[in-house]
Amino acid sequence: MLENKKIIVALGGNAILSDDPTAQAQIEAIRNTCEKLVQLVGHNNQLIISHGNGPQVGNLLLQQQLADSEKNPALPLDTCVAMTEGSIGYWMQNEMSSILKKQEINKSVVSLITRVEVDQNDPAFTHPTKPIGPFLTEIEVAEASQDGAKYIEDSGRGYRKVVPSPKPVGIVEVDTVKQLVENDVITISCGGGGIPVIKSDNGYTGIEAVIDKDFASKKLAEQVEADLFIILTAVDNVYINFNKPNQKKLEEVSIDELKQYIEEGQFEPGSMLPKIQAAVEFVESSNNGTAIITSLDNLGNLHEGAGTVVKKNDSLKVSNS
Ligand SMILES: Nc1ncnc2c1ncn2[C@@H]1O[C@H](COP(=O)(O)OP(=O)(O)O)[C@@H](O)[C@H]1O
Ligand SMILES: NC(=O)OP(=O)(O)O
Repeated sequence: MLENKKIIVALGGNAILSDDPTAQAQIEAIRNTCEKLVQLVGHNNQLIISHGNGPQVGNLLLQQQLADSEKNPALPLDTCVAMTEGSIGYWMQNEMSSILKKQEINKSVVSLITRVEVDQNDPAFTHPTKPIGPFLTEIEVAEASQDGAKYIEDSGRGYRKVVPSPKPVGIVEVDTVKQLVENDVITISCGGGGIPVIKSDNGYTGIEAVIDKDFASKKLAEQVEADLFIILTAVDNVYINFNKPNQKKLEEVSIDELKQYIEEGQFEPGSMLPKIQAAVEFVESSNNGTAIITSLDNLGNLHEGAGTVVKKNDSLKVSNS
């Protein structure tokens, strides 16, 4: 059982949506996720939840393009990120608070529109890499790319629009997140990677990009000094030689071992690589923190060592000896 831990859980796409993009289906997926996440509540744990928004923000951009551009002009990407952070956070807040009530757990839950500072000179602004929105066929891409956007083939699943994805420099609302968790409030923060902003004379200004939620969650985990950073995705474990006959499941793994696998090109840049990099960077920068990459269904088995558990090199040696 996990206890006395400050935990950040980053939720992947499968935890917040299915093939059906309706609001109702997304709410159902979130309800199912919250029913599992509630296992982490209590036992003196402090819980922070973050989530992705790649499919949702891409769909919202498409809706913007369909509107009359004069009477109802499209909103910029940073605002679309804020809108999806708001809508997903609202659904999650609603579902989580009903579950807490049903289980007679007296805790509040809040979703915080979180701004995340980025560097306007980040090379990502001239090299878009973050896939968003629906998967398209080659013919659909030929029509869609007339808008000047860039599309890439995404891990054999079809083509997707890509947008700039700068690295997070800092979480603007970090002090508020700390106050909330210290007051035992379950806090949803950095949804959709947070809203990308740059420092300006009067504070911050939005900039068009989508921050990777694994990197934003890692930055938040570092800044709140989390004990445990859990990245939930569709697989129970990370594999090397993934989907090949000689694939091997990674269970307890050191950061040095993972760095070696990164160098060998074992992880896909558009899917598993950012999770591995976020996990390695968090564990490396923290005093005693652990990162776990696993599935939602495995949450109840974490105390038995389920998932891919990333630790510092020396703490592995101690536990293995
Ligand atoms: N080496 C690997 N080990 C395990 N899964 C991998 C690996 N490489 C790619 N994947 C795939 O990457 C997926 C996670 O990436 P993605 O779906 O983009 O993340 P998210 O869950 O945050 O939406 C996994 O569900 C799996 O299908
Ligand atoms: N913002 C973000 O990283 O979203 P996805 O996890 O859905 O790609």
